[in-house]
Amino acid sequence: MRHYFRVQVSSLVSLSVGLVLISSILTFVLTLMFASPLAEVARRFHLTGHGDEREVSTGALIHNGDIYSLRAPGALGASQISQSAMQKNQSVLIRHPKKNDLDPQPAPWIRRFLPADDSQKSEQPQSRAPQCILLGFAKCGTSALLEFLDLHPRMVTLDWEPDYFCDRMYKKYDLKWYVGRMPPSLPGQITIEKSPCYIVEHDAHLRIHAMNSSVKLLVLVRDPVTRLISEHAHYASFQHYWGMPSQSFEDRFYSNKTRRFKTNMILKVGDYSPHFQHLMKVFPRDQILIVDGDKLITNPLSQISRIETFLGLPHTISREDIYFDREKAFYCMKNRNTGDRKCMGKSKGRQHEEVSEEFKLRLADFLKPYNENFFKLVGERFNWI
Ligand SMILES: Nc1ncnc2c1ncn2[C@@H]1O[C@H](COP(=O)(O)OS(=O)(=O)O)[C@@H](OP(=O)(O)O)[C@H]1O
Repeated sequence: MRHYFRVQVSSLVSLSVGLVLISSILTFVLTLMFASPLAEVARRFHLTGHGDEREVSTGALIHNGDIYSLRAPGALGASQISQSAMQKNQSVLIRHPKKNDLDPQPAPWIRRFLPADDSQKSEQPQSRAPQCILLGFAKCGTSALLEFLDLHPRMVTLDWEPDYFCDRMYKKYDLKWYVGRMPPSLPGQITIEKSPCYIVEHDAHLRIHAMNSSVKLLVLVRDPVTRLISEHAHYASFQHYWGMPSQSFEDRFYSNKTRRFKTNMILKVGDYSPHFQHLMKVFPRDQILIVDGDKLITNPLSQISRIETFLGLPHTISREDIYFDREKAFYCMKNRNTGDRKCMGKSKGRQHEEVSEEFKLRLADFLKPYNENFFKLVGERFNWI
């Protein structure tokens, strides 16, 4: 009997040793297959160890030399996302890295999670990757908004559109070029650039994400009818410049032949939803602030103050920094120390073509279902006709 028990115990022991051995070998093989190369890259992109799981699950990875933008949702650890994203094919190839690509400066709100490096300690002004980007939409007041934000001592803005993440530039230039174009800033200041092509070129969303998954995004929207009229004025001024015959607003967007609106022409930018739908797949909603372009015209401080809150900055810009210019018929900027005043140039605040109220209302009616869809998608309503 005793001998029988001894045999039973020893076979149980060998069975468990065998099981432990097999499971360790399996774990080792699985780790080698899935986790380790990507987890290594995740470490390089600061995706581990800072305890913010949402950050981790929206990172960018390099695997076998290619850059991937990661869209694995939910709270996952770095090695898990590597596996899960690759298995579910949720990562998206962005492009082969270029020679001078570099890790961008992390945004101030994630710096506390990261080990300090020498560049962050430096008090010298230097070019840094933007921690906030204004993605568009064109003709919604993007230039004026950036000029207003530049009044804030903690914001530094680029005064031209680099379009870096759009096809035209991204294929030519690397990240080092891009970062080098940014205006010098001090640690603690937020660099902001705007390029309206980013919102409508969906690959740009992924490329921005691959640069810095925690970048904060601003998107200006405006009543789509007014936006179209403004875009038409922009277009007409170029037609005039090139000596081309000009087309009226109605002819451009309505076909007298078919007696229908030219749907594609209107919806390309007139329907904001597809662009937000894609953007919100790539970035969490709370990383995106939708700015009201109509209110930016009538009450700029209302929108500036929302942006200050969104960026975690003190509410510094006030009535002392802006004034309503009767001649320009828009709010303009004022230097509170020197008293210098500055309005936007001639191409901002153009004379618009007279469009009949009846046509505007018909266009607004056509756009209504698209607007409703947009309000539902983003969970906000705007006061559009
Ligand atoms: N403060 C202030 N001053 C001047 N203009 C202002 C301002 N705030 C908003 N706007 C509106 O901005 C419109 C131009 O928008 P964008 O700068 O986004 O145009 S662009 O896409 O960069 O070409 C421009 O459109 P137009 O009126 O059609 O010229 C303005 O309506």
